Amino acid sequence: MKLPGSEEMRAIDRCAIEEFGIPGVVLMENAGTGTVRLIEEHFGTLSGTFALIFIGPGNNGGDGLVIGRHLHQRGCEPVFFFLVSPDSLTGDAAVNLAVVQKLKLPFHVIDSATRVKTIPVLFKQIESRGKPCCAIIDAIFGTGLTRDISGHFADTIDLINGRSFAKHTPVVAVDTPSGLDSDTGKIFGRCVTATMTATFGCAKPGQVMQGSSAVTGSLHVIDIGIPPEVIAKNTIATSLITAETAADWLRGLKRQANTHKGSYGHLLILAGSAGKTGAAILAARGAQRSGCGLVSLCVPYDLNTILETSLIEAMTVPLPTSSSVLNVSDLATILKHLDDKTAVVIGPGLGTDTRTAELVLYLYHSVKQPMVVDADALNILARHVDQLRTPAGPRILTPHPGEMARLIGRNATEVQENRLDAGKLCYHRFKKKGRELVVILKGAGTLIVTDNEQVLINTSGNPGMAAGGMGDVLSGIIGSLLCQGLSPTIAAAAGVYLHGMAGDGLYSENGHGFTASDLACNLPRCLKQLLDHLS
Ligand SMILES: NC(=O)C1=CN([C@@H]2O[C@H](COP(=O)(O)OP(=O)(O)OC[C@H]3O[C@@H](n4cnc5c(N)ncnc54)[C@H](O)[C@@H]3O)[C@@H](O)[C@H]2O)[C@@H](O)CC1
Ligand SMILES: [K+]
Repeated sequence: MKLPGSEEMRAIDRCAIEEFGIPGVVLMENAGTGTVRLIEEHFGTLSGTFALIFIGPGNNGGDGLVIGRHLHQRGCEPVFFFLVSPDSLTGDAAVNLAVVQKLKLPFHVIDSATRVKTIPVLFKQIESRGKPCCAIIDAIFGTGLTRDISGHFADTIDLINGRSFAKHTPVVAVDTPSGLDSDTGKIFGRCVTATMTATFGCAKPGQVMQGSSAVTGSLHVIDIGIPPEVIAKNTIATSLITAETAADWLRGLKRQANTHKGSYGHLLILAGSAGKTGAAILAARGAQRSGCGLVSLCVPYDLNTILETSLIEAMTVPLPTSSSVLNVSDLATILKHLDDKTAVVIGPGLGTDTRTAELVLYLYHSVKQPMVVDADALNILARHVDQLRTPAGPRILTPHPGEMARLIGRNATEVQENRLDAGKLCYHRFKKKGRELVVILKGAGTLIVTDNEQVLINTSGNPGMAAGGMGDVLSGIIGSLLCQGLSPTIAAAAGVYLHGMAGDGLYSENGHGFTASDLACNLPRCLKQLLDHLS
C-alpha cells in the first residue's frame, strides 16, 4: 500500500484535476460524502442529532463544509465553528461556503481565545433543545499544516481534547488529526486526539508512524475517486509492508520436490562474546528457522563448546587466537571461511573491544557478500564513521533507536520524535556511491530506508517483542533470506514482516512474556501461512 507524503499528495490531486479533468470540487464532494457515510456506519442514525464542525483556513475546512451539508441532508443539524473569517476562504472551500450560506446553516466565528470559551455554552444551548451530539468534526488542518499551532487554534484543540461539556462525543478527524505532521508523525505543538480519522485517497506516512494511532484513532481510507492510473503515474516514496506484499516477496521461497540444501545458501555469522553467546545462538536460530540452507559461526575458541552444544545443526569455526571476544588476529581464518558463503551477519553480542572493532571495520569495508550489520557492529561503526570507505558489497544496517542515536549523533528521544528523518539521515551518512545500502530502524512501526530514499513501514509486531534477543533473531532471518536469493531491500522488508508476524502469533495467543527463542520457533509456521496464501 502506497503512503503519499503531503507534497506527493498535492501532486496526485493536481494530476487528477489537471491531467484527468476531475474537478477539485468533485474530489472534495467525495471526501465529504465518504466521511459522512463512515460516521453513519460507525455511530448510527444521524437524523435528529447535531454535530459540531470546526473549519480551518484551507481545503480541509472545505471538506468540513461538505460534511456539514451532507449531515444536514440526513436530518442532522450541523453547527459550524469557523476558526478564520469565512470571507478568507478561497477556491473549492469558498465554493462550498457559498452553498452553506445559501442554505442558511448556523455558524459561529471563533477567532480569539475569548470566543473559544463560548463553545461549551453554545453546545449546552443546542443540547438543551433535546438533541444528542453525534460527532465533533475536526476540519481545521489537513496536509497543509506547516508550522506549530498557536493562539486560538491551539486553544480550540485543547478544548476539543478536554471536552468536559461533551465527554462521550466521538471526534472525527477529516483527512488527518489537526496537528499531526502527515509526513513524519511529528506533532506540531498540539494535536486533536481523534476517535476516528477519515483519510482521503491513501493513508499518509505520518499516520502509521510509531504512536500516531494515539491521535488518529481508527484510521479509514476513503476512496475520493482518484483513479488508480493517477496513483501509478506519480512517484510515491513510502509504502506499507503488509501480509500481501510480504507473501509476494517471499514467493520464490516455495520449494520444489527435487531440491537440496545447497540451493538455500550458506550464512556466516560473526557474533557472540563471553557472556553474550546467546546473541549468536539466536541469530543462528533465526536463520535456520527461516529456511537457510547452511549456517556457520566464527566463534572465539573458548566459547566454541557452548555454541556447538546449543546449535547442533550449525557448523562452527573455533578461532584459535580469539579467546573471549572475536579478534582481528584471526582475520586470515575468517577470510578463508568467508570465501564460499552467500551472506554474512555481523554484530550480535560481539562487544566493542578494540581488536574486535578493527576486525569489524575491515570486514565492513572488504567483504563482497551482502552483510547484515547489527548491534555492537553498529556501535563500532558509529565510533568510526569518518574512516568508513566504500564497502565491497551491499550492507543492511539494523539499529534500534539507541544504536541509531549513536550512528547519527543524536539522542534516542530525538530519534523517536522523528523516526523518518533519523532513518534518512543515517542512510545518507552511510550511503556510498555504487553500493546498495538498507537502513532498518527497529521499534513499533519498524521503518526501512533504502536506495532512492524509498521508505517501507512495517505493520506487523507488538509490544511483547520488547524483550532481549528479538533483534538477534531478526538479523539471522534477514541473513537467511539473503542466502535464499532475495535482494537486500526485499530480504530486509520481508524479514522484518515475518519477524513481527511470528511475534504477533504468540502475542495474540498468550500476551507478552514469550522469548526470542519462542519467536524463532514460530517462524516456519508463519512462513508457511504466507506462502500458502499465494495463488
Ligand atoms: N483537491 C484537493 O487538493 C483536495 C484536498 N482535500 C483536502 O485539502 C486538504 C489540504 O488542503 P490545504 O492545502 O488547503 O491545507 P489545509 O487545509 O491543511 O490548510 C492549509 C492552511 O492552513 C494554514 N496554516 C498552516 N499551518 C498553520 C498553523 N500552524 N496555524 C495557522 N494556520 C496554518 C496555511 O497557511 C493554509 O492557509 C487535505 O488535507 C484534504 O483535507 C480534499 O478535499 C480532497 C481534494
Ligand atoms: K483535520
